[in-house]
Amino acid sequence: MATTKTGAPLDRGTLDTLLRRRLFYTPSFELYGGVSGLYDYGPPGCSLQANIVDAWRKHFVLEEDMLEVDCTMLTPHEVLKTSGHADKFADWMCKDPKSGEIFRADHIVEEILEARLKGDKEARGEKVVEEEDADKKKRKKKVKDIKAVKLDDKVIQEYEEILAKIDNYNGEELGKLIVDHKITSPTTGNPLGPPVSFNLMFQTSIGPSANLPGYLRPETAQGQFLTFNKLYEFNNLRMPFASASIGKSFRNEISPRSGLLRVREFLMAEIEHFVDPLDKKHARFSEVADKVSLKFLPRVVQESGKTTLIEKTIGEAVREGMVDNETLGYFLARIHLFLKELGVDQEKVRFRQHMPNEMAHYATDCWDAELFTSYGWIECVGCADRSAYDLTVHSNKTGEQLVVRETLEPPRVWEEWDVDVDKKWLGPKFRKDAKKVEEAIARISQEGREKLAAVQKAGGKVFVEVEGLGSVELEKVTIAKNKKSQNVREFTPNVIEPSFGIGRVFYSLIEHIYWSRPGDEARGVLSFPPKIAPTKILIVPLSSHTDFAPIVAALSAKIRRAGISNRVDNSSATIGKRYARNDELGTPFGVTVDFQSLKDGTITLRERDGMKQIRGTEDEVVEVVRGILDGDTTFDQALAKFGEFQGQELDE
Ligand SMILES: Nc1ncnc2c1ncn2[C@@H]1O[C@H](COP(=O)(O)OP(=O)(O)OP(=O)(O)O)[C@@H](O)[C@H]1O
Repeated sequence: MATTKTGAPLDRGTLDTLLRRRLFYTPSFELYGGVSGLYDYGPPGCSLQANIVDAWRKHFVLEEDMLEVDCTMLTPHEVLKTSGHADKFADWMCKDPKSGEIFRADHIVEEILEARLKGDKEARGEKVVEEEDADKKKRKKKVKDIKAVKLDDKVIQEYEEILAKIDNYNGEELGKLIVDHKITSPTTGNPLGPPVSFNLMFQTSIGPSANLPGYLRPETAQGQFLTFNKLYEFNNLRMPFASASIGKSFRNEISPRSGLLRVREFLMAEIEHFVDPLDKKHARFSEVADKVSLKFLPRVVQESGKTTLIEKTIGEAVREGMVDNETLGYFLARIHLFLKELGVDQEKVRFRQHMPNEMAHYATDCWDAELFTSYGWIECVGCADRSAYDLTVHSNKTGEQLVVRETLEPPRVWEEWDVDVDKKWLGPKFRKDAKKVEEAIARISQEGREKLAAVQKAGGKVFVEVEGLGSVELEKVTIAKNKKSQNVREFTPNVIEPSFGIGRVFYSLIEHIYWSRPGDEARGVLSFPPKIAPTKILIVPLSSHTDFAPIVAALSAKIRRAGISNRVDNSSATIGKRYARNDELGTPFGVTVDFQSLKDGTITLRERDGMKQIRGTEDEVVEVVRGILDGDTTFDQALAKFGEFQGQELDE
């Protein structure tokens, strides 16, 4: 069960109401009844999103010297056909043939088995906490399957094992689970049809004629792969390097649900780190190896049907081979540090390794950073080793080499057996089959060539097996061991890809930092770290007297000039109510302008979470806030310096 920092159960209904009331985000096209999976962000939502993106850009693009690109969202069919998305970027859906209602196959299995386990708990008299979920609530009115029925211990174990591996089943296996466990439509109770594959890309056509079919991109990655050569050149032909991109992606999800967590249009921030496949070390790995500990849920643990987390440093995890290589490990650690910087609750983060079936068609290893929310563990960042897959397929399709050429110093030197057949003999002898014979010779291994050389040296005849011709004698052939050297090594880089869904991070973060003041559950607080908070300062004039207006306007401008966002609340509500409103917006600081301000120019600064205040000149207060935003000081240090101010009755 998700709880807040005070230990109280997280009331998702109240939080949802708060987020809508304060216009963090709202369903799109609501006047027309809305469209599932589409949301608009309001002013605080836009600021929060911009601050998360800004932190991401600083943490990754600037800190790691990445090459940022902004590629188009409209993508021609051919590109996504080559990448494999046109054929394989799909989920399994099944249909209630009578009502026509469509379900995502893994979700329906998950939902029903979870409901049965809950029913079992109820039947045993255990307390069951129901999370509020608008989609499920709608269905629940009619759900036929969910009853308080005791289950056999063996069945419970089986259900738990299926749920632990739910992401690992293919369509056929999901179909079998649906039949074996008598899973029917939760709305009508009708049997469901077998799972069929549904491609998640939105199709369109580019230009007025239908000649150029395309899609809205499902990820930003492909644009980055296609600019690889230009970026490699831009980087002065140095490896390894990373590109990065922030932009919208689109997926026609079968059943959008859980608010911002599964939507049809979302902001992604993706990194493609290009690395030598023979050397996946990372130059900065030592900076995190012993300092960053992560909670891992590796594949082996999941295979045993468990969810026990293993905590260790990233250095240990890579040394033991649990995480495949340093570069992947380095990025897992950097993702962890980024989430920490945003204010994500450290007790609610885990890194889960993908099961083999679950991995995307291009990936060789993949770890997800998952955040715990009232919807369960949610994948917010995927970190995959995409190997050389994408560059190879695009290179094969276009004929353009997407490779790195590395000068070898000193050159690589080795010896190799060569088989040289006399072309003047080969051509006339085999005519149209000459090429076949040549290819068969080329396929002879080094070991095979050495054996043939020995046969020839002993005066024997040399033969090669040719498809369709059988054993062919090579009458005119020279077999010799020659010295070789190579000055340039050519290889297709591998790609390590950390991929962030900004909306999922945005929502999960909000759940982690939301709480209500004890004794006043209706009064929500969003404790964003100051750097991430949508607005930094609320300016509250204590009186509506006209003398206050010019001072407040000048103060607001001064704070703005210092690069600190602020809003003035000169409404007639009590000061306590005005602060409460801003607690909901997560504004970390409140500044009051009172009658004393008119006399001596001092103002008060209130910190949102502890509600303590200090008093100082305008410049002093601005400096304190700037110091906190830059990470140079804390509010507690300011309290120690200025002393706590208790002069005002704040009616809180
Ligand atoms: N429908 C969606 N709505 C919001 N964010 C999404 C959605 N699909 C993916 N993301 C985000 O994009 C990131 C990278 O996408 P990726 O392809 O790895 O997701 P995925 O494995 O397909 O996600 P899921 O299994 O939850 O559908 C995810 O970690 C997630 O944060």
